[in-house]
Amino acid sequence: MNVLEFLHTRQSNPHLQGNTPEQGIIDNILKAGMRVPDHAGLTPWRFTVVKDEGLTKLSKAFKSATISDGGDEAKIEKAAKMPFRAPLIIVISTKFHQHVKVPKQEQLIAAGCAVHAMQMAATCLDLGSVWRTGEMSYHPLVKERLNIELHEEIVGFLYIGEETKELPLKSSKGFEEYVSYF
Ligand SMILES: Cc1cc2nc3c(=O)[nH]c(=O)nc-3n(C[C@H](O)[C@H](O)[C@H](O)COP(=O)(O)O)c2cc1C
Repeated sequence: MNVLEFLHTRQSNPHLQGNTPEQGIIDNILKAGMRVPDHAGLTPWRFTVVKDEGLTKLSKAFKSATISDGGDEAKIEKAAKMPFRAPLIIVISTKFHQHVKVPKQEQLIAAGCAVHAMQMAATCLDLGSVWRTGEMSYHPLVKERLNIELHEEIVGFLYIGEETKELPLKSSKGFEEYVSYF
C-alpha cells in the first residue's frame, strides 16, 4: 500500500489485546510522535508510556478519580477496567511554553498531531489503535498520578495492541460539502 492509499483508508480499531509490544516497536511509535510539525521547535508535548504494572496503576487512578466524583459502583468498576482494553497506552499531554509567536492553541494542536502520527505509526507496525479521551483525561487526580501538572492538558490516551477483530473498511466521507474555494 502506498502512503496516499494508507492515508485514504486509515481507521481506528478499539478491539485490542495481545502481548505488550516490544520496546523496539514502542520506540518506533514514539519516534513518529516526535516528528510532527512544531512551531519554533518547542516540543510542547510529553509522552507517558503505560504498560504492564502501569496499566494497574492507571486503573487505580481511574478508580480513585471516579470515587472522588461520587460515581456509583457500576461507574467505578467500568472506569477501573478501562486501561485493560489494550496492552499498551501512550498518554499524550501538553508541555506548554511561553512564546511570543506560538500561542497555547498551536502547542495543543502540535501535541494532537503527535497522537495522530503515533497512531499511524502503530498501523504501519501492524498494530491496531484508538485515540480516546473522556472524563478521565480532564481529571486532576488522574493528571496528578501521571505526574502531569494540573495546568497541562491530556490530549489523548492512545490505546495500542494487536487487533482482536478485523473491522470492515469504512467508506470515506466525501470532502465536497466541507470545502470551498476562495
Ligand atoms: C481528541 C479525540 C478524542 C477522542 N476520544 C474518544 C473517546 O474517548 N472514545 C471514543 O470511543 N472515541 C474517541 N475518539 C474517536 C476515535 O478515536 C475514532 O477516531 C472514532 O471512533 C472514529 O473512528 P476512525 O478513527 O476509525 O474514523 C476521539 C478522537 C479524538 C480526535
